[in-house]
Amino acid sequence: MQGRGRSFSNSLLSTSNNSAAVSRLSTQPSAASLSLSLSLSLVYTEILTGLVFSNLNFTSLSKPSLCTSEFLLTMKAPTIAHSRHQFLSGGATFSLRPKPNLHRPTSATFTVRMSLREDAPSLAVVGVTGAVGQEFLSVLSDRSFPYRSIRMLASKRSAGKHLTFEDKDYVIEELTPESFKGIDIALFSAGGSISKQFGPIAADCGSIVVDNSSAFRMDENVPLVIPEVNPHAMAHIKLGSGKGALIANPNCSTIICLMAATPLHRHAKVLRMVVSTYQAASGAGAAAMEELEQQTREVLEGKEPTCNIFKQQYAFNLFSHNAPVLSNGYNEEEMKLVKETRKIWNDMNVKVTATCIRVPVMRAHAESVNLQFEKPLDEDAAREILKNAAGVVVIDDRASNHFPTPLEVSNKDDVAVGRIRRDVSQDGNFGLDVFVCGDQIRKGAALNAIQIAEMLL
Ligand SMILES: NC(=O)C1=CN([C@@H]2O[C@H](COP(=O)(O)OP(=O)(O)OC[C@H]3O[C@@H](n4cnc5c(N)ncnc54)[C@H](OP(=O)(O)O)[C@@H]3O)[C@@H](O)[C@H]2O)C=CC1
Ligand SMILES: N[C@@H](CC(=O)OP(=O)(O)O)C(=O)O
Repeated sequence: MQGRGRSFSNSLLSTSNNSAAVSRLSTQPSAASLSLSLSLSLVYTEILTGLVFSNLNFTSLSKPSLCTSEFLLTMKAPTIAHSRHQFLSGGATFSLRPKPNLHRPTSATFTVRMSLREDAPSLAVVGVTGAVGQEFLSVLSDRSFPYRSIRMLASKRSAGKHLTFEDKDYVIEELTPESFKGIDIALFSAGGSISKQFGPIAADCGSIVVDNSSAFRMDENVPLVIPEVNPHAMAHIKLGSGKGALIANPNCSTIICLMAATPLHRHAKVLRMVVSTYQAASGAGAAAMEELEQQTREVLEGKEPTCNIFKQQYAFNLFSHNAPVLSNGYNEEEMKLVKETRKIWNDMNVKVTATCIRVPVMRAHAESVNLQFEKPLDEDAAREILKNAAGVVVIDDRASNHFPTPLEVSNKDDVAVGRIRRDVSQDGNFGLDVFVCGDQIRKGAALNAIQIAEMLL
C-alpha cells in the first residue's frame, strides 16, 4: 500500500513523443477533428481511447504536481456542448471538467482526473448524507484523492437512496458493523455516538478511521491532528500495515483558531489566548442551515419563525453556543477550545479561555483571538509570519477597512486572518489581536480530515 497515490500505471501514462501522439490521436474513431498545436512532453495515450470531442484543439498538457493525480489539459474549445465529459479507460474513470467560471471559453483549462484507480485505497464515508459528509465528497473530488472504491454509508433512513459522485451512481448503505470489511480509510462524520460505537469496530477491521466527532479527541492514544500544525502526531500510523487506527479531527473552532495562532506561537510562544467566536449554522448540521434559511424567509414575511433545531429565533439574532453548559459555566464548545489547544500544541500550561456565540451566518466561522506572548512579536513581523503560513491568507487592509468575512472564506480552503494589531492593554509587543475566518465545513471539518488522509498515502 505504501506509495499509493504516487505511482502511475504505465498503461495510462506514456512519455511517447509528439509525433507518436499525433498519429495515435488521428486514428481515434471519433467525431473529432483533433489536432495538436504544441509539443506534448507527457501524453496520455489510453485516456484518449474512445474519447469523442468535436472541434477541440489541445494546446498543452501538463501535470502540476506528482501528488495531485491531476493533469491540466488546455484546449481550444470554440463550442463546448456539455459541461462535463466522462470516459472510461483502463478500468479508471476520468472526467474533464471546465472550471466553473469558464462557461463559453475560447480557451479553457480542463482537469483530467484519475482518482478512481485500482492501486488506490478503498474508502468509506460515514454520514455521507450530512453537511460534512457531502463536503467530504466535494473535497475528495476537488483534490483528486485517489480511491479504488467508495462505500457510501448513512442511517437506515437513507439506505437504498442513490447519489452520484464523479459521474458514477452509488447506492447509500446502512451503517453496520460489517460495513468496514476491506476498507482502508473510513471518514466518519455521523456524530459522536456513532463514532464511539463504530469507530473501534472499523479500526479492528484494519481501517484507518479519520473521525470528525469529539468522541476520541481527548483519548491519549488517539492523535488529534491539524496537518499544518502537528502532522508528527500521526507519524506512527501507516496505511497498508494491516493495523487499523483512530485519528481525530479537531473541533472546527479549534482548527480555525490554531491555523492562525500556531505560526505566531512558533515564533513567540503563546502564554495565554482569549478566543471569542461567531459560529455559523453549518456547525449544527444541514438541518440547522435549512432552519436559518427558512426562518429568514418567515421573518421577512412577518410570520412566526419555525424553531426546531434551536429553541430560539436564529435569523436576525445571535445567542450563546447551543452546546451544553457545564458546571464551570463554560459550554462544551468553549472547553473544546481550551483542551484541544493544549493537546495539539502539546503544552498543558497554555492558558486558554473562550466564549462561543452562534451567529446567523451560513457556513463560515469567525473568531477574535487575543494572544499574550512569552517573547515580543510586533504586528509587522506577525503579518509577515502569517503571510508565509501554509493554509493562511492575510486580508488586512486598514485603509479600505477590508478584513476577513465569512462570505469571502465560504467554500475556500484557506483560513483568512486580519485586524492584526498590537494589543494596547499589554506592555510592549507582548500581545496581539487578530481576527480569523474559516469555512467551518471545509477546513473546519472535511478538508482537514482529508488532508489527514492524504498524509497516509
Ligand atoms: N470540526 C469537526 O470536525 C466537525 C465535526 N462535525 C461532526 O460531524 C457530525 C456530522 O455533522 P453534520 O454533517 O454537520 O451533521 P448532519 O446532521 O448534517 O448529518 C448527520 C449525518 O449522520 C448520519 N447519521 C445519523 N444517524 C446515523 C446512524 N444511526 N447511522 C449512520 N449514520 C447516521 C446522517 O445520515 P441520515 O441522513 O441517514 O440521517 C447524516 O449523514 C457532527 O455530529 C460532528 O460530530 C461537524 C462539524 C465540524
Ligand atoms: N463546532 C461545531 C459543532 C461540532 O460539530 O463540534 P464537534 O465537532 O466538536 O462536535 C459548531 O459550530 O457548532
